[in-house]
Amino acid sequence: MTQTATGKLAPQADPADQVKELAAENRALRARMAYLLEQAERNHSIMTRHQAFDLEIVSASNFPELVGTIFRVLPIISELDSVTLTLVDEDADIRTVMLKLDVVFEDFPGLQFVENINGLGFDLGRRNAYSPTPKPILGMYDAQRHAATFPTAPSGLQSVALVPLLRNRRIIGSLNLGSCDPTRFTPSLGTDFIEHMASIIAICLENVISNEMLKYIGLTDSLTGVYNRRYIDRRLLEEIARARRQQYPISFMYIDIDHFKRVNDTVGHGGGDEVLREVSARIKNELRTSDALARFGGEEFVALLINANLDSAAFVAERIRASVANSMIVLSPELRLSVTVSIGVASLDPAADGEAEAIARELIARADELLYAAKDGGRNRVVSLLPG
Ligand SMILES: Nc1nc2c(ncn2[C@@H]2O[C@H](COP(=O)(O)OP(=O)(O)OP(=O)(O)O)[C@@H](O)[C@H]2O)c(=O)[nH]1
Repeated sequence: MTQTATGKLAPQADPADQVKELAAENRALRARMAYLLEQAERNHSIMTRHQAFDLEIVSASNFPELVGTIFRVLPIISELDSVTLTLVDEDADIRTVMLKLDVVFEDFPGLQFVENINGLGFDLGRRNAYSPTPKPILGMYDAQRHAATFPTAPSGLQSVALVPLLRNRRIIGSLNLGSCDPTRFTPSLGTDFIEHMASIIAICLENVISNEMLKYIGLTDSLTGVYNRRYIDRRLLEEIARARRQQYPISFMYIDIDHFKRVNDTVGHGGGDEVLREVSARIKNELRTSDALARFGGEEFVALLINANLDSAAFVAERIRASVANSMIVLSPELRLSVTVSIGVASLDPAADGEAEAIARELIARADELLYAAKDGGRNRVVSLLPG
């Protein structure tokens, strides 16, 4: 018998029961321990996978590589059924630049753009520089509200998290996570981890987007928006190598606006610039998206035509000549003028051997020579073969 707090004597516990009780307690403790160990191991493995993911996205060198890594890796390491990205792209600058840099948006169906932050699905109200930064929204999947955000989701999505992508308090988009597990994203869940992940993704996105913008600026002509000489010089070498490997022809055109000095003298330098923009747009209109157009400086343009032999390139050149000559360029309701171009066209024989640099130089020189033949022949014409 043992004495209780009230002074009464309690019946002594059977030692066999005590052993049983202790054994049960022990088993419960072991099970709890095993569970905690399993959780710790799981968390460690998640941390390790996320660290590897962070390293991979930090070292992505361009936009497609970064976005591709996010869509490929994040669903696996975070065990998610859908991951999409929405980016704010007010004047379509990001899309324009990426298209110019040959990004194929069809490769990323989970990537979307909105015109402004109100299209992101956060309840933002009227915002100013001091407004608090929005928090992630976690909750049940609602087809009416979320279907557009998760265009690639499998059926059966149950819970979602829309996580704002922030850079210096500016909202640049949202990272959208979806799961078929209804308990995965509930409003009461802590959001530190996903906010941290989104902040790394936001930094990486801003970095690659600025790099791509710089790349674009370095490769394009600011007056007309077409490529510049640096781009064509590089692209020509790549295309010569590919054309020889895959045995298809490529052609090169030199296009020069006739008597452009007179145009400037008549309509001023500003009017001349407008004419350069209009002529470049008309040339571009006649080319395929796989071709490349560049301004080589002044009133000279060049075009690189992929998989086009001399005859088909001369045919395209004739279309370009006609599209410039056949309708006047309208600078204002009172001011319109006729402009013509002369074009020299040369082709690369895929069987040609020798160094790509030497072949490129020869191709450019030959097109230039043919252009001068077109000028000599009276301008407003295409020359693809030297007379005689
Ligand atoms: N508006 C404008 N003019 C430019 C630009 N770059 C060069 N030019 C002008 O382009 C003209 C080129 O003249 P030229 O090379 O003599 O040739 P052209 O008058 O076109 O005569 P042909 O080529 O022989 O038909 C010059 O007057 C340059 O000042 C530019 O960026 N904007």
